[in-house]
Amino acid sequence: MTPERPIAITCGDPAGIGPDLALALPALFPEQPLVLIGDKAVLSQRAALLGKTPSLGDWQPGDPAIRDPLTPDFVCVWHTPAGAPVTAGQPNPATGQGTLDMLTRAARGCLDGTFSAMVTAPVAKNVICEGADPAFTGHTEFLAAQAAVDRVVMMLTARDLRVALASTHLPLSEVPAAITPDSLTRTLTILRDDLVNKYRIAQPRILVLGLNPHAGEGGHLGREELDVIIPTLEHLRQQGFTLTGPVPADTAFQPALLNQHDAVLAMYHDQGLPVLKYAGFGEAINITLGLPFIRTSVDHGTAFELAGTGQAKVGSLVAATRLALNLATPQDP
Ligand SMILES: NC(=O)c1ccc[n+]([C@@H]2O[C@H](COP(=O)([O-])OP(=O)(O)OC[C@H]3O[C@@H](n4cnc5c(N)ncnc54)[C@H](O)[C@@H]3O)[C@@H](O)[C@H]2O)c1
Ligand SMILES: N[C@H](C(=O)O)[C@H](O)COP(=O)(O)O
Repeated sequence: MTPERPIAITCGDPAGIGPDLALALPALFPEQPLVLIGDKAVLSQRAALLGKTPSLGDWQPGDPAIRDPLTPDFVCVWHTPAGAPVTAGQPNPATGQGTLDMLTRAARGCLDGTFSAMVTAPVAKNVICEGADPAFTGHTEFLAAQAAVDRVVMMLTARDLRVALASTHLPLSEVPAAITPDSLTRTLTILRDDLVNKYRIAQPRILVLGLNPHAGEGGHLGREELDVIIPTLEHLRQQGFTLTGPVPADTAFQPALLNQHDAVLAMYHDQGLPVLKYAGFGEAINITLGLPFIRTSVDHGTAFELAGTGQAKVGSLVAATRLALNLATPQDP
């Protein structure tokens, strides 16, 4: 089975490992309609560095992207200029706008029905901040703005472990103020709904972490649990949510608790993601919940030092692409 419309693969920062990994995909999914969004010259140079000789074909919206499985080296590319010369491994802020152009094309294409889903290779947030948009904090927030939704949820998955975040790319000092009854309610609603709709879990069981050490120790180590998290969870339980917590984060990631839950909600980025990446770095998937389209991504960054060396591992991008294809392909009832 294939999705009805192509899947967009954004190639990420042109100096990072994104082009290397994106070039590997079409041969790994020879019968799937994948379209790489990136700079053709960059892809061509990177292929040469890697000793590959793909056939890069120009693709435009409206063109078919179904490829002949007998020519797996054929790659559909929607040429999107990097905007400046690119050297593998040397980030250049002058390419920041070109990278945003890729993301914009993919997002708009998902919104207008050109694409069935988008899969993103890594970008360097600082390169985009310095060269194009100082307010850029990540794909997650950028795509929410493109789709005009004011809340989305970042979730990373590694095998059976799913870790969602109540706040995303925020300085740690701003996290407590970002955890409000409203934000927590909307995050848990998106998480619950997408576990039902995307993961087909009828009654999702969510394990919610506290913000403070020992989940606040009854107010002696912070009051956010008492003032915000506990009342919000209680309110949502009355509406039918199945929630445990807030539990202390340090002891939450143990089989006895994880086996009884379908997802963990961490309060902030570095509370949840180190555990998830320890469990599955290189094979894990980042998915944005709450968007009006499917977006999956890798679990790693631009790894500039590996660009063009042939040492970058493609496992996470393959897993992200497989999930996007599964979600975008009509399923039997
Ligand atoms: N999906 C994304 O767009 C995304 C995700 C995380 C970080 N980033 C960005 O990436 C940049 C670099 O971040 P970082 O150094 O913290 O993380 P990183 O993931 O780029 O690198 C961390 C370590 O993992 C290794 N590594 C990463 N990907 C690998 C792969 N596919 N195969 C083999 N080894 C791999 C690197 O060599 C490095 O040792 C930052 O600017 C950050 O914003 C982007
Ligand atoms: N928080 C992600 C991670 O640690 O893997 C990463 O920064 C990517 O986030 P976006 O998908 O929002 O760019």
